[in-house]
Amino acid sequence: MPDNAPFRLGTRRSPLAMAQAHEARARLCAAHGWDEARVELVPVIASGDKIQDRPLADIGGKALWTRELDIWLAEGRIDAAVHSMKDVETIRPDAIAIAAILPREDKADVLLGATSLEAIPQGAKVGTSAPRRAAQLLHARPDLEVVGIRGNVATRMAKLQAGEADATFLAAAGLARLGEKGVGVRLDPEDWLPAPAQAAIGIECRASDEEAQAILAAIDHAPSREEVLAERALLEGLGGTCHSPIAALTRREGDALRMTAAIYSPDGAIRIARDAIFAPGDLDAPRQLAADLLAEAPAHVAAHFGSFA
Ligand SMILES: NCc1[nH]cc(CCC(=O)O)c1CC(=O)O
Repeated sequence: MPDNAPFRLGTRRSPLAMAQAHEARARLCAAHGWDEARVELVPVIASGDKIQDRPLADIGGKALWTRELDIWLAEGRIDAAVHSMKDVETIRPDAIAIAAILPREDKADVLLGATSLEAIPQGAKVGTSAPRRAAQLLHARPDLEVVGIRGNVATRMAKLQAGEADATFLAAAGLARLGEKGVGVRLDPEDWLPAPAQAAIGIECRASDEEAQAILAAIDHAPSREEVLAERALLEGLGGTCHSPIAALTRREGDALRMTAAIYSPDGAIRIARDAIFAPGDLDAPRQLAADLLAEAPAHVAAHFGSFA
């Protein structure tokens, strides 16, 4: 990269993706003393954004969020790509490196349309296309009906207004980044575990691009990286995909990490949860936690999880 060429940061085009890209640019400029023009935001249309009417799990999964940006990276049309780590596949191509994880936002989910889970009327329709949220909800409230709902934050709120569902969930982090803090009711993540890697922004670059890796290392937030890598190791151990109802919360306790992880049957009838305490950087411990969860699960629940081995 010539000295004065802009650093090209690829991003999806949704309002949330753009807000995250702006945050990444601001952090890069602050870390390197650059003015804004040194970082060029390059919006790319992702397949996942073109198909809005079917659940993500049915149309190709998380790869639909990264495919185009992966290609643009490989072709050298961008230097780095910004992602919600929650949406990034567990197994990434060797040619791509997760070069930075930004400081994590609030990991909680927010409930919209009711003041609490208990307050949702008997038999009401709750909109979610996330297998985790559906299973958690049915575990707590088997009387409710889960209906599919997709689209960006604004679309989902509009669908709720239009009566397509009585209640729905959104990630607090997405709302905060869109300047919508305080919308809905925050569900305590200790009671309602978030998705692995929820609320984390990651920036990827070519594994061969040492210059980009050095530039991005300046905005990497080690505590957030440690949590996210541990949660991704859990997913790896579970063979987890976006079909799999998996929840996890990692907190820092002194020098250690404590992870609570849960897997569910899709109908929420079965929930298996365990805790593990381990040193940051130890990825074997969350993999073992995954193995322990699967060992404890009845065969018909374990069958919903794959294997990357
Ligand atoms: N599944 C889509 C998605 N991917 C990341 C976020 C929110 C931001 C984050 O968790 O980092 C959302 C929206 C949501 O779940 O409400």
